[in-house]
Amino acid sequence: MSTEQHAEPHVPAQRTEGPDLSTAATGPVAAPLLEVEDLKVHFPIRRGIVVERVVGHVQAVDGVGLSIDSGGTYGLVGESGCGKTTFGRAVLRLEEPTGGRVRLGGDEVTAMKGEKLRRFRSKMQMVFQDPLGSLNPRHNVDMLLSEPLKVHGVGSKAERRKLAVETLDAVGLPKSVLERFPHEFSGGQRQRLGIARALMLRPDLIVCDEPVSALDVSIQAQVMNLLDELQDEFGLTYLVIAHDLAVVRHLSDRVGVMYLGKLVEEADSETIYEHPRHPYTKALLSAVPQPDPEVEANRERIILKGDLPSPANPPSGCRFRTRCPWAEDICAEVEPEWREAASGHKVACHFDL
Ligand SMILES: Nc1ncnc2c1ncn2[C@@H]1O[C@H](COP(=O)(O)OP(=O)(O)OP(=O)(O)O)[C@@H](O)[C@H]1O
Repeated sequence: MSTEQHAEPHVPAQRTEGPDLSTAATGPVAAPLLEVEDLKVHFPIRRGIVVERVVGHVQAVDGVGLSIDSGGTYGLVGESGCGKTTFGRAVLRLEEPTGGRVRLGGDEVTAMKGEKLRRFRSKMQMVFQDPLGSLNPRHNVDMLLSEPLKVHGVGSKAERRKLAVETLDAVGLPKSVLERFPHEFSGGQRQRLGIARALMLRPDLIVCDEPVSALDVSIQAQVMNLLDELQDEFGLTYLVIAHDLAVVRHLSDRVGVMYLGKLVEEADSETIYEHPRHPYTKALLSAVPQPDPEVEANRERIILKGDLPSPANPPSGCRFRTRCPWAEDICAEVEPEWREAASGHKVACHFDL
């Protein structure tokens, strides 16, 4: 079997029912596909043996707003526990938001219910770190790829199989893998299959949650290139969630940095890496080893004090202030405004650092 090679993708087939599977390569169009306003996800903390009471809330996502242009890629970074996955899941309504609005292509996802939401789900898919890990190991690739179409009542068995073959080709896997089972594949191949499964319904938006973090570095590059190619081929818009800044830099045109449920900085990819303004972003970047030995030798590290505070009881004022090397009194008293510090460059910090 071919290992990590990528074959020429096919143009997807025309469908007669269900979601539109005829997405052509349209290239980036500068209009927002995804618009998120003030999104909140607070998980209740329950206590009590006989009678459960809500004693607090984990503020996993607490007022995040962003938009992603059609055909664009937004990278969301931050350390483990800052709320990235919960944000991605809430955008797709896999998690019920506590507040805020999500629109996809102008349709308000957060207002949808029942059958309308169920049908709309075909437009938004998710790729996970180990996308096959949660699926039935007794299902072969044919079944795994056809399942999303079946759920949405799309196509006959033969049509679903044809689409599965075309999609496999697009992700660089041969038709022969249809009869194989998840455990027979390498990490990179499993991720290609996960991407293929997400592509089966020809979605508009794919949320990629740590898409390459379980893979060897050499395979990471191949999967990132594949994501790039598929974006052009299928006119996809991506939200890429990763703790690894290098992954986000490679894939994204805009980057948001999240800390304890909130965005602290957002800018074009190049700007955020070359001119970070928020102390948290500066600290994250200062921890990345540099390939150039001279630059590496002079790299100044910003060491953050302590651990991530509990999102159930976040610090007053600026949530980052308990770990910030530049914190002053105002930081404990006043929450910093989410302000445009330069054109297209937003930051939540009282200071111009
Ligand atoms: N279902 C849930 N119930 C209660 N708390 C939750 C739930 N899901 C997530 N959390 C909490 O919400 C916070 C954010 O978690 P989340 O998984 O979104 O962060 P993350 O940045 O994606 O981290 P990781 O990369 O480790 O997944 C964490 O404190 C987590 O423990």
